[in-house]
Amino acid sequence: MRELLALDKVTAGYGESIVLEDVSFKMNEGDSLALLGRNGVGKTSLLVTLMGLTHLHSGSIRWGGKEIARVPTYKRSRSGLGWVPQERHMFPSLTVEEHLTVVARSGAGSGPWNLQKIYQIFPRLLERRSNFGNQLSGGEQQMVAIARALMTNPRILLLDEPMEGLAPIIVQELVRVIRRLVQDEGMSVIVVEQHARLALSLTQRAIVLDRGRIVHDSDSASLLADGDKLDRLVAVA
Ligand SMILES: Nc1ncnc2c1ncn2[C@@H]1O[C@H](COP(=O)(O)OP(=O)(O)OP(=O)(O)O)[C@@H](O)[C@H]1O
Repeated sequence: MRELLALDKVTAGYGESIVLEDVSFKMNEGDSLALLGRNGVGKTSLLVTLMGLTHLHSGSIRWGGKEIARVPTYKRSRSGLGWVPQERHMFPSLTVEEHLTVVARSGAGSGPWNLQKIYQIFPRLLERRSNFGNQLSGGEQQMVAIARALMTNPRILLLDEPMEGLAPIIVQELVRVIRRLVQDEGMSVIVVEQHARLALSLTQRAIVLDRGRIVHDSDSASLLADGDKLDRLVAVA
């Protein structure tokens, strides 16, 4: 298995403040990782750090075998880091299809994802292809956000709380899509989730953060099986 991402003793934050400390982990191509922890422990900051939008105080981030600590965000994105931020960034005056086609590129980022494949996996977006950004439900917006990242043919998807604020039925639909991406398409993903059990059921491996440090790292199935431990770590109901 080829190494995709390797963090070594990453300490990062905003300006002088430090929100991630001594964070180290590795992922291979096709790995799926749940990033868990209570509110404010640094999960989003870790994704943001991968995108180069925090101050990296020390440590290294190797991506596809190359150090990217000093590589600007747009180049990281172009090199296959497919970030789906918590805010979905819809454009009210663009249709669903325009949201998808404006990011499609030839050359860099070429790969299996095109409109046809997106509509296969998200039939609801095919139905909504002519609707504008402001005519979509929260769940549909989240689907557009994920689909838009896929259209760049990323080597990894960084999903920041994809289920947040969505109705249970839409959550089920998204879970089905993410599971298909991970299991059938072999897509590498990091998923930040408050719904810890859901995230564990979607991934092979789990990391739990507490106050910016990794306090647990195991396969997802064993953490899912140890409910007491999981509750202690993430304080879920
Ligand atoms: N832009 C920013 N500038 C300064 N501090 C920030 C910024 N964004 C986040 N922080 C701080 O960094 C710490 C980690 O926040 P982060 O959002 O990464 O946590 P999280 O685990 O993703 O939490 P949540 O689940 O609430 O999103 C918090 O103390 C937060 O206040």
